[in-house]
Amino acid sequence: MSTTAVTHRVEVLGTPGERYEEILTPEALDFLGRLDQAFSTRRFDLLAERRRRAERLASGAALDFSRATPAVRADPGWRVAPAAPGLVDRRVEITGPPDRRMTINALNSGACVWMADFEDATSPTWRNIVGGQLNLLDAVERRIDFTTPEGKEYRLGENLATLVVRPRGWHLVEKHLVVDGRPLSASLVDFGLYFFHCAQRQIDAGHGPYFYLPKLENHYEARLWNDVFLLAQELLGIPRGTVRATVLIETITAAFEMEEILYELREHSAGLNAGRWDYLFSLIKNFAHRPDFVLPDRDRVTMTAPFLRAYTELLVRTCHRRGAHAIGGMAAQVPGKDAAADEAAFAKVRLDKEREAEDGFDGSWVAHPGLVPLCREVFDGVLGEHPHQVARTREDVEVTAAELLAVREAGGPPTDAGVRANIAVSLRYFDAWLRGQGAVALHGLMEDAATAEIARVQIWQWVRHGAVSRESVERLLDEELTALGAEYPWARVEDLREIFERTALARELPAFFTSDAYARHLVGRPGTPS
Ligand SMILES: CC(=O)SCCNC(=O)CCNC(=O)[C@H](O)C(C)(C)COP(=O)(O)OP(=O)(O)OC[C@H]1O[C@@H](n2cnc3c(N)ncnc32)[C@H](O)[C@@H]1OP(=O)(O)O
Ligand SMILES: O=CC(=O)O
Ligand SMILES: [Mg+2]
Repeated sequence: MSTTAVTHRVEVLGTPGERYEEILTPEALDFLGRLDQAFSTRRFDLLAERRRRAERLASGAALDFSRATPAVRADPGWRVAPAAPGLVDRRVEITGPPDRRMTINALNSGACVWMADFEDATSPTWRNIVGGQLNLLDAVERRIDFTTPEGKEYRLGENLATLVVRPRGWHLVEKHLVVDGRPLSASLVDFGLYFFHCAQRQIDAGHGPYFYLPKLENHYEARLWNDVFLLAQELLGIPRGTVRATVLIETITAAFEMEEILYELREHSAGLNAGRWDYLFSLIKNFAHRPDFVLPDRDRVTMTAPFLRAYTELLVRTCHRRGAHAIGGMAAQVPGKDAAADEAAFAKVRLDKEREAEDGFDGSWVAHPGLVPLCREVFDGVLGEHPHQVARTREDVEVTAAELLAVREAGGPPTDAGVRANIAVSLRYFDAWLRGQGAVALHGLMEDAATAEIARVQIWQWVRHGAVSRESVERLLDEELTALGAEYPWARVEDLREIFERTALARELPAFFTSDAYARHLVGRPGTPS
């Protein structure tokens, strides 16, 4: 790594690239420095509290709705801010990394919203992070284009999806931007660079600076985001309350604080999303020591399982009670090149979206442009001319802590095929991620950081509880690594083995594979994509 610039107190350690200076301006770095100065201590404290809570759960503490905040839940009088321009009708939302071609395709896809993802779908190489910000800036300026080596041209059309940006989670750092040698919070970097360059431009274009907030674990983390928004708006002279943020409820602890999270962000809230994949990951991880939380093969855990249904029902109920949108999650199936397989995939996605629309969700996510018409058709069937169904308050729903945690009922031992599939998916995803690709289609399913986390954490849990032996996993690991190396001779097989062993077979279960693999394998090593 070389030092390319020192401004204010933020130092740039990443390799310079074409047009990077348009993003890493002295003023933008100064803005990041101010956010860091104001919030880094609170972030550290909250991360420490995450660790303490995980330890409490691991030693058998119960998880329940908070006894400290009954007034927030009981008070029927508060509502979140009204839906902002471009976020009133959200029946179809497409997600994906802010890669240049995909940025254009997503904005043109016919979806209402595009979630530009620096989190689960992005491998956080320096090039992806700064390049992604450049693509967003060009998109907001409506000057983005792209031509393939074969001459296929991409341009923006007339009707574009509303842009919503998902910064990386609070647990991650950006090693290429440092203050006194300490890396900045990746959340503040992704949020801050986009906000600095695009907030006013989005307002001028009739929208605003909109965000999705990932992996929150409690309402104090929502309060931190709210304070970030307040300061960012103040520093740039943007009216208070212009930001809108949709929080992903994708940790088991956040599921117990949905009301409190909406309350903290009420001035800036655009609702909640059911981030089902990280939710499952979080559930397995937090209760990995409990035999009654052992889940079967990944493909046997569907959203109709009662404990997952309880989570989505509670999410709709909570949002609509507070005048907020409830957005559904990602069905993993993506279309490919096999017509019969596609037909089966479309049927599964349709069932998933129908359940969501009937349950009261106001829209849902798709991972691929080919699924936009299907999702739209399903939600049209329920919403008709109405932009959403927030008025359906679902007062019939009552969910208890026990129902959210009733995983036992989904139980059953893993099969040999399920164990092998998790090992293969983990390795193939790690391989793509190390090459700078944060989402891939494997066997017709979208795999990203969240689904890979499930795959590796299930292996840890199954070994821990004797559902599969460590020796069997090691044998399958050797076989899958050999197969992968034969298919992709360039694969960094020993790095993949190390990531897998450290995150799926270690004595203590690491909280995220991304944090460890980022520092050890993704950045700052010769041969890694910079
Ligand atoms: C758990 C969660 O957090 S879910 C949210 C995070 N995950 C994601 O966002 C994943 C988003 N999806 C993707 O990244 C992609 O769909 C993948 C990687 C799964 C598959 O991508 P590909 O292998 O390129 O699919 P495929 O070859 O079928 O693509 C066909 C076309 O659609 C485009 N496309 C595919 N997915 C997307 C997308 N999500 N956004 C925009 N364009 C897309 C491709 O760029 C390609 O365009 P082209 O014909 O102009 O070249
Ligand atoms: O981010 C979404 C998820 O399902 O995880
Ligand atoms: Mg997620």
